[in-house]
Amino acid sequence: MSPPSWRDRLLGGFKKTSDRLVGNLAGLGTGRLDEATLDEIEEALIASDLGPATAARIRDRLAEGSFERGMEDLGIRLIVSEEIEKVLERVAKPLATDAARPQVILVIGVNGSGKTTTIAKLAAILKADGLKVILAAGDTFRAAAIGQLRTWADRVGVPIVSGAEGGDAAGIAFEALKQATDQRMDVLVVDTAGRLQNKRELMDELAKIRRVLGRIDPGAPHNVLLVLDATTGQNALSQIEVFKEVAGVTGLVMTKLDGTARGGVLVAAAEKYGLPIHAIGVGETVDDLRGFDANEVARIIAGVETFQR
Ligand SMILES: Nc1nc2c(ncn2[C@@H]2O[C@H](COP(=O)(O)OP(=O)(O)OP(=O)(O)O)[C@@H](O)[C@H]2O)c(=O)[nH]1
Repeated sequence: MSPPSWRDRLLGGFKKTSDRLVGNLAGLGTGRLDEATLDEIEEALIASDLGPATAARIRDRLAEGSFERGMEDLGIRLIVSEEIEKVLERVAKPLATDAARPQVILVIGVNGSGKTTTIAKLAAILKADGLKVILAAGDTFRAAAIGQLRTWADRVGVPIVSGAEGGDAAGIAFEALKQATDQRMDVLVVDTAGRLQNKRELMDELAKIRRVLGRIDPGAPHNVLLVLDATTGQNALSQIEVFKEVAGVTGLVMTKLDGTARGGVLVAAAEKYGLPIHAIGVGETVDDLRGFDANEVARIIAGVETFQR
């Protein structure tokens, strides 16, 4: 049996999010859209994690129009879809891999956000594109994290530079960039520890990694990717806030969109921060991470695809 297509994985992944949104909106559009109904719709959209600004814009658009009898549900969903698409199309940007050689991608995010898996998926994608990729196990805080990344490196078939648990993460990043340069690698992906208990410590560690990388290449790191777990809903937004401050985030990857009804937070993050969202994760296999098409994802979240299927 061939594996499900990316589109089917997207449909499956966003199912809970879409069901929640559609469920929240169900029955609201019958009859005239009076102020009270518009308020209810706006609240339903906020309850679906889309964020207040997008919800308010959708409310304004709905207030302008009227729907053909019997077509209210689809009419509302189409407008929701169009507004989500406008927000997402500004940020849906694939990760450009021609910034430098080697291009250094620093990957940050709290523990459990899916960082290690994302690095593995990213390495597999870049390798499939014909690029020479090397990894650096910069999360030296936990031995398990180093081992896990090594296992993934072996599975994907890319080299890895690692050290001992409790070792100096910046030292490993430096050594990895040296090797990447000597071996004419195209891309170096650096894992980092994501402890948030102590912001100062995290900030110091990330600043140190940046400093040592900069000694070899003043432009490095060329990307600072923040990995976010969508299942944490609004909490993902506060993580962007913190990491933007401590690490100068250049782009986002949102994972675990398959296990959650809170996928609307993708839209809220795009709306609030406008940072590029390079890829989304809808499962645990190497194939489950990709850049995305704003129109397709918007239609899926708003339940237009399933309505018209
Ligand atoms: N369902 C689903 N699970 C995912 C996705 N991405 C990662 N995971 C799972 O989430 C769990 C945590 O992922 P890791 O990659 O280990 O997360 P991490 O941020 O590196 O965590 P630490 O190693 O604890 O720092 C693993 O069981 C992954 O398989 C995704 O897109 N969908």
